[in-house]
Amino acid sequence: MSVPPHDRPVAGAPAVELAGITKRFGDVLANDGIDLAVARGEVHAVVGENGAGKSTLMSVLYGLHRPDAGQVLRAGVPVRLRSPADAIAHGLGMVHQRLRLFPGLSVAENVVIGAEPVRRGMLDRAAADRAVAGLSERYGLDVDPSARVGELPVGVRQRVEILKALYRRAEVLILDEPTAVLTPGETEGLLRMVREFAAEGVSVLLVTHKLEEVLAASDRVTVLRGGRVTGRFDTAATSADELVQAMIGRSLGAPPHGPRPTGTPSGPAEAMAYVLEVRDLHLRDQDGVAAVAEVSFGVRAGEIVGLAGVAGSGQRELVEAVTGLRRAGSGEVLLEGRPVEGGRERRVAYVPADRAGRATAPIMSLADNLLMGEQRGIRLRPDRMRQRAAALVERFSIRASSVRAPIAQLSGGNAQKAVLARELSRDTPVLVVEEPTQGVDVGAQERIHALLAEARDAGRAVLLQSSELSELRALADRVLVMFEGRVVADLPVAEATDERLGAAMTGAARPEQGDAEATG
Ligand SMILES: Nc1ncnc2c1ncn2[C@@H]1O[C@H](COP(=O)(O)OP(=O)(O)OP(=O)(O)O)[C@@H](O)[C@H]1O
Repeated sequence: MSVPPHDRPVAGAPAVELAGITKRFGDVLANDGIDLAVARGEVHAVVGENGAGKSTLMSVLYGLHRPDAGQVLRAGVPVRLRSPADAIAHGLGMVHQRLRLFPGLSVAENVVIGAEPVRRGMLDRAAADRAVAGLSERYGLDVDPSARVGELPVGVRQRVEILKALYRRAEVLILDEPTAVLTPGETEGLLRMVREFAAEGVSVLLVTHKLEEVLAASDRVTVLRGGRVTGRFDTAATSADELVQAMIGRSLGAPPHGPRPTGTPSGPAEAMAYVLEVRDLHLRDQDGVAAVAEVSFGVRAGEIVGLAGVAGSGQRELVEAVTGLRRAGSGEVLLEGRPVEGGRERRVAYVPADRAGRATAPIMSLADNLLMGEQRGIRLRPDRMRQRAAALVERFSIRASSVRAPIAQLSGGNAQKAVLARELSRDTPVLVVEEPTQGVDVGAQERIHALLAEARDAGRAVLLQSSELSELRALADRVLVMFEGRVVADLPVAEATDERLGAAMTGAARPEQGDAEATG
């Protein structure tokens, strides 16, 4: 892939510079005269609350959006980016949150696709393998070129995407919320790699909501708010609190919630029956492989039970059985003593991890999405429905140009808040939530945690799946850990340390019961 001829690089200029970028969507000013420069070998974090304009800015840089004003400079030279192909030709690479790989192809095939080494008119597999192995070695990525992508854990797949960019000689790497889908161990590995890229002269733009990652891995930080830059910091000289101030205009309060000090349901709840009860559940996946085996537990009213485990340990299938999306192979799921109904169980409010796919109707308006399911039975008057939608928008601080705008136009975090608003306001005995704060800003995280605690205090039984151990510790009364389809630990929150959870998640700790809570 040859770089088109352009003016000569300017010595000492930033590797990449966004100058005065303005981008408007209808009435929304998503980027308002943003300046941002990244030096060679610098890790530059971009943070800001949901809807601040981060994705828009990165899309401009990657040729996905044309700015209304402003320009992009590479090594001091203005470049025209009309498409990702232009961006790649100018040494830019982007790893999206949703990975775009072919599961049936090998790592090497995925990496070279569209830019294959050719020998006698055919893909030169050996050369592809060599190139991938070389890059993998150079940047410490540890990926087997011949492995089939579909069989790799998500953390390794993400490295394949990074390899793809590096293979196309990316000198500037844009990582859009790269750790959202990773386990704590994978996150640590990724951040180490990011530092490695910088040491090799690659510039990295890191978009994230996780300030501890910003502090651990970046050199500088740009904060966006309402489409404008509200802060520029040297990471070494700033703090999480200072960043939060610039992001949301205030500090985070002391947690208004938290688990009960003992970590167990208080008082009479102890004697109360389970609202949600799973008895000796066995489930098989599409290929007939056991996905869940011998799982038994219960959740009482006024209790949050956390569900931990590395991705693919059976949590998703278990949640599907509880929400009625999947039929039990054997065993039982009981809601207030009666079996769960198939289809979509009405006694369970459900916030799925896959928001776009499962939780929203993208072309419908924000209002329709907020009220989806409520129209059932009584016919609400349109003005009342609009009022109700507006009240939810207010209560959950959802940023949108209008409740009539299609939900697909909302930023990722705001769409997530909309799903939470809808499900939390349903009056069901059981609430099942997957990854509630994935992709949401720190202010909204605080709010969502308070709302989940409120749901618990109102007497709902809450099952909370999260890959953030700190989130489970902040909210859950007990944490169940799944490994290879089984519950291998059931710990009161006071005993759920990183070490014990980590050991259980990787299968290092064999079945273990804290306060023997399992039923059946
Ligand atoms: N295609 C679009 N059409 C209309 N409005 C859009 C479009 N894309 C983004 N917006 C709006 O532009 C603003 C900035 O959105 P953007 O996705 O850049 O925010 P963000 O900082 O990446 O947020 P998040 O952290 O939630 O992902 C938001 O108000 C959003 O609703």
